[in-house]
Amino acid sequence: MRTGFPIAQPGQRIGVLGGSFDPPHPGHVLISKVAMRKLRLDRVWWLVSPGNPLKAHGPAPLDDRLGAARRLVVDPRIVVTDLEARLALRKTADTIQALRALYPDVRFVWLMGSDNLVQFHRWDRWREIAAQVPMAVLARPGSRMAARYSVAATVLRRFRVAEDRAATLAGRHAPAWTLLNLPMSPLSSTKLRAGGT
Ligand SMILES: Nc1ncnc2c1ncn2[C@@H]1O[C@H](COP(=O)(O)OP(=O)(O)OP(=O)(O)O)[C@@H](O)[C@H]1O
Ligand SMILES: O=C(O)c1ccc[n+]([C@@H]2O[C@H](COP(=O)([O-])O)[C@@H](O)[C@H]2O)c1
Repeated sequence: MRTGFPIAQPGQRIGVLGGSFDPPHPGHVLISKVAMRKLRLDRVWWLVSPGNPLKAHGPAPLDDRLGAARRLVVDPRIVVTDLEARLALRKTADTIQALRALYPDVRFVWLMGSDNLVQFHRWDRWREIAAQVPMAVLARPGSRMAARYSVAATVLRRFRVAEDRAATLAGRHAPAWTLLNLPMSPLSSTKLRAGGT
């Protein structure tokens, strides 16, 4: 494996949480831990994005966000990586394709908050993403119901896996996705940037 890329063992089940992490917060840690438990994952990789392709304003410098994420994370199963910057990729469809090529023996699951499922149909090649990797959507205040009735949820309805079968998700062929309920965290980077909690 190239320098700077996370190490993975063959057969590992790894959740991938892409985000701006501007700044990272305990809500990110909470959903990572819930995903590991409910999906029976070995690791969660935080892909600290060079910049969300849909957001007009760039985030804080990547090194600041990586540093903050590494300081926040205590659980050794959560791995913070700048893999997208190293590969010069921003679009999730490209990232997933690259991950599958780099780690052919790993079972990846794409993780995202329910706010992201609501606008998932606006992502570049979103159907291709759903066809490449199982996905788990974590409930977030204000978007849980909207996610359930979103365009992507409707189009992908027949591939939905019931939450009580979530432990099987990583072993399934895509498309396959599930909605995970959890004690929801109201934390958001937007609020933190505005000086809130
Ligand atoms: N409190 C939370 N509950 C559930 N999912 C969350 C929460 N916070 C972040 N996420 C999810 O984590 C991923 C990365 O989040 P991101 O770095 O964008 O933080 P954010 O708090 O959503 O930031 P912003 O407010 O700037 O959009 C996204 O899929 C997002 O939906
Ligand atoms: O590929 C896309 O078109 C796309 C559009 C919007 C968001 N994403 C990804 O979604 C993840 C969450 O983004 P953010 O900014 O909400 O933290 C992050 O990995 C982004 O690269 C990807």
